[in-house]
Amino acid sequence: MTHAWRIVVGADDAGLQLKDLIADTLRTDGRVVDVSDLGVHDSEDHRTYPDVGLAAAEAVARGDADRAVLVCGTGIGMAIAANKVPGVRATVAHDSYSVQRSVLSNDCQVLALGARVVGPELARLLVSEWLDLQFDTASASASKVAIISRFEAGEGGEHVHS
Ligand SMILES: O=C(CO)[C@H](O)COP(=O)(O)O
Repeated sequence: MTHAWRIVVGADDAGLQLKDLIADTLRTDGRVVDVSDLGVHDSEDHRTYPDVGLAAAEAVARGDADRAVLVCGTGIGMAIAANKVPGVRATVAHDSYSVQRSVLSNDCQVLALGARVVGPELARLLVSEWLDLQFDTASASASKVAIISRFEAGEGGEHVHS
């Protein structure tokens, strides 16, 4: 399958170095047509993980980017922030299987990484694997993701009494 991903990247001060490494890697990846770096850009830039994570997730929700890679100390704060933006599904994942399932089971558009948890080479490998993954809207997972989307849209549904 060929890809032409538009990726937004972002980090707080804890994630700056790893985010820059991933952004450089993405810029030379043939599967990526655009990398938009929302910062932080240097050690003088003290924007927080919610500031950057929400802005990146909004870019995905607007359709300005297909996906986001967000980096903070653990990845957790970035994932929590991104998940607050309607239509966005974000996860922390530091192993291949979780990265794979975040797309194939959960249709996550946002991968959050912890710069204080994962090494740079594993992070680059995980992002590379992630670029080859695409959610199958005809898969058995689609109806489960749709329950979440309906709940988010205020439509309620079959989650209520299980
Ligand atoms: O990892 C972070 C949030 O999940 C962030 O990089 C550090 O947050 P802090 O411990 O609140 O400074």
